[in-house]
This record gives sequence, structure tokens and C-alpha cells, in this order.
Amino acid sequence: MIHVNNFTKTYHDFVAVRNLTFNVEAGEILGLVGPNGAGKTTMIRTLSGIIPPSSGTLSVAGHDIVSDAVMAKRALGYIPDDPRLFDSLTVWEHLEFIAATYGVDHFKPAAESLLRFFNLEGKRNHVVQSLSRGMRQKVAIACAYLHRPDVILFDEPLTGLDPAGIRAIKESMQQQAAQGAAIIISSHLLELVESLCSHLLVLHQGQCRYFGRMEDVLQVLDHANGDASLEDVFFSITHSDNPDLGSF
Ligand SMILES: Nc1ncnc2c1ncn2[C@@H]1O[C@H](COP(=O)(O)OP(=O)(O)OP(=O)(O)O)[C@@H](O)[C@H]1O
Repeated sequence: MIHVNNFTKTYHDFVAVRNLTFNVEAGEILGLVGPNGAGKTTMIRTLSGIIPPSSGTLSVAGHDIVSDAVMAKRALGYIPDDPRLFDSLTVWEHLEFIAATYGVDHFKPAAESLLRFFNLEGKRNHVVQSLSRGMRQKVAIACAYLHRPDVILFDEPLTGLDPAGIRAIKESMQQQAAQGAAIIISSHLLELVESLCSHLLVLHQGQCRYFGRMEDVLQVLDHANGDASLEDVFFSITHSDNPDLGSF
């Protein structure tokens, strides 16, 4: 569903991501982790078609994100770390706008159910400018789900959410994956990634240090430590001077 092959991104002469290759299939949730500046947002923004790759190929639901950009974007839901909404539109108008843009017929039942799920019914006629940070995040996620995308990209999805919001969004991600979406979650919250993701990609200084199944990476360290967590894995990969550690 998501295919990234030999992807490199440079900003002027700085290489932010180098030769990255990975796939995410339908129903899988990939956790994208790495220290500040590792290249996570660059990866997500390129896959969502916001910035162009310098080299390599990236495709979404069979559509190349450069040569078939419109179809790729139709198949995508993207939730940036700082949700960009239209301040003077209400919550409901956002859903209407997304339905019209993506040509979603009979969108009202799905929109109503998203409002209920994210506890936004009481805010449906409020302009989003008047909403809290967490509520805006939930509106952005509801909009991203409305057109039933095959691929969903989250950049730090839980910022500003209360415990009920966190639970709702985690549950919604699992539901989307169960319905066949391929999902990438970029986050510094390792517990979130460990509890939710089927696969893991660790980026460090723009390079892939591990890509594979979550249970496999935890098992490798488990043999050494007895009770490894993703946090142990993260530090052993990203704080190691050994360039081969990431290959496991
Ligand atoms: N527009 C830009 N121009 C120049 N350099 C950039 C630009 N955007 C990002 N970079 C650089 O590319 C590298 C990767 O940045 P990126 O934002 O992708 O990292 P990240 O893993 O998302 O970091 P964080 O966890 O802090 O959000 C950093 O060194 C950053 O300074």
C-alpha cells in the first residue's frame, strides 16, 4: 500500500533522509521513531506530496506521489503535528468541505458518527478558531477519516489531547487498520508506538537503523536484557556508536 524505494531528500547540500526503503501493507501500522532531526517529518511530508523527493520513488495505493500526485493524494489522509484548519469555518462545515472536495456521497451518517466518536457533537456549529488545541486535532483527524483513505499518515498525533481523546484516537487507529488502511505514526511517545504499531522504523541522522516487525526487534533485545521495551531498543540503536547495530 505504501512503497518507498531508495528515497533521499536533501535541503540544499544537507542530506535529511538518505536511501530509505520500506513498505507498509494494508492493515499494518508502522511506528516511525528517531531523535530530533532524524528526518521523520521530512519523510511524512514527502509521502504526503507536500515536498518533492530529491531522488527515489514513493507510492501510495499504487500511485506514484510525483507522477500520479492527484490519485495518490485522493488515497491519503494526512494529519500534521500542527493541524491546519480553516479558522472561520465551523466543525460541520469542515466535514462538508472535505466531503465535497473528495466527492464523498451521502457523507452525513459517517460525519455524524465521527462527531459522536470524537465527542465533538456539542461543537458542531462552532468555528474552529474557538476550539482548544486538542479539539482542533480531533477535527483534523475526523476530516482525514471521512473520505476513507487507504493510507493514513500521522505526525505526533497525540499532542494536546486529554486522556479520553488519546484513548479515542488510539482506538480509531486500530479500527482504521482493521478496515484495511496502511498507517504510519511518527511519534516520540515510545509507549504509544510500542502498544499500537505492528512494525517499526528507526531513523537516525536520516538513515534507517531498523525496519521490521515490532515483535522481532523486541525479541532480539529481550534475549540480551530479559525484559526489553521499545525504549531500550530506541536507546541501544540511537545512542550506539556501532553503525551495524541497526541491522540486527
Ligand atoms: N526546510 C528545511 N530546510 C533546511 N533543512 C531542513 C528543512 N526541514 C528540515 N530540515 C532539516 O532536516 C533534518 C530533519 O528534519 P525533520 O524535521 O525531518 O526531523 P524530525 O525527525 O521530524 O525531527 P523532530 O523530532 O525534531 O520533529 C533536520 O536537521 C532539519 O534541520
